[in-house]
Amino acid sequence: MSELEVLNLVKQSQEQLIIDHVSFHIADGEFFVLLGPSGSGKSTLIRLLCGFETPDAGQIILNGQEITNQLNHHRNLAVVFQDYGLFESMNVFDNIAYSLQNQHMPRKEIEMRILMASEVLELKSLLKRALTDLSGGEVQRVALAKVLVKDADLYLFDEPLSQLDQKARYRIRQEIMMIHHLKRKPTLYITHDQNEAFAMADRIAVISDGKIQQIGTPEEVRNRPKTLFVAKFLSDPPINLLESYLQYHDVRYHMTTDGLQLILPTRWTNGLARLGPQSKISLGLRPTGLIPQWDLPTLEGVPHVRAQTQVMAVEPMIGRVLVQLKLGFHTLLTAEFDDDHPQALYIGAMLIIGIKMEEFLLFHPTSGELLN
Ligand SMILES: Nc1ncnc2c1ncn2[C@@H]1O[C@H](COP(=O)(O)OP(=O)(O)OP(=O)(O)O)[C@@H](O)[C@H]1O
Repeated sequence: MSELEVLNLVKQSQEQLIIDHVSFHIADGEFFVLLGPSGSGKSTLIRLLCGFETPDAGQIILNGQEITNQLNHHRNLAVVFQDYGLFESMNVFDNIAYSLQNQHMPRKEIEMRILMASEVLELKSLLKRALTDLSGGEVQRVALAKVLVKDADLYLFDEPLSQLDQKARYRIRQEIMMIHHLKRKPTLYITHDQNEAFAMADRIAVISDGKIQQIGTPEEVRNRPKTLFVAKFLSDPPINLLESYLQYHDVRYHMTTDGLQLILPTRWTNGLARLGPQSKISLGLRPTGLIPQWDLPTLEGVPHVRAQTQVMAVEPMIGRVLVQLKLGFHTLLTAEFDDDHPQALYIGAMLIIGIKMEEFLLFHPTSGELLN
């Protein structure tokens, strides 16, 4: 059994808090993804976990033992770095063998492990090659082989796909998941790519400015983003944000936005009460949450609202179509539909859309917290 506990970790530079009271837990066998934009503190967190830097406060506990200030070589970790962390002067075999030799593992055992890893990762014919004679995808597989031959307590991957093309990314992603299923140890995978995060994670932590914004399953963070930052970061195409006005009367909240007026469900009243009886509010609507009129029968029996819109622009994609819709007098909405009704989508066409109530995301106008 292995598990990682990170408690209130803080790392400060002269100018800023790089890691701002970060806490999370990774269970045995869990694939945990830290997802955040460039500069959000992801690599710093990996360096703290590796022992290349020491935190200003907080604790790192691995298998019940505090390792916060332990030296890197005393931590039993397997790491794939963004730049692979391999030695160009060594051939493939020696690169894979390096950390095992440092552990004084017998030669026979090293050879056996490398044989097994090179079979799994299809590196057998490359073992004698110089690292400089490999493709980007092959170099990455060498970095994975280094991880596969180790028996570590914690597996760390720092943006391991960022230097690969789309095809190689897919293959390496499958291989990382295979290694994870073979090892079944706590794994922290860092990325700025939400598609990668959703494809791989058991749970995702979204980080921005050194602060964890939300931790949850892919479904939880996608469907119930806790903050406007998370909603914006996870929505591709970008989430529609509408300035709206909230009023409390006749024991219900009423919301008005350009082109939409609705009475909100009473189950949202407690969350909205913080705003008082009259307030601005930010309404988030994901492009995939807008249902075109030919699919309205699917909303039968589901609480939803309908609105009249006009098509302003149409952008075909593979199997999908992005449509810009005008709502009310001046609001522009982006919608993403299946591309199965091209004849209905021309500039100027009038289109009724449906929006499920559960798709309405109401954010605090200043703090950006989700209120419903
Ligand atoms: N040693 C340091 N001294 C001062 N500031 C630093 C130091 N290391 C990192 N930073 C700053 O801390 C912030 C987080 O950096 P970090 O490299 O951890 O982010 P990241 O999420 O890994 O970004 P990327 O995805 O671009 O690699 C950035 O603003 C960076 O400039």
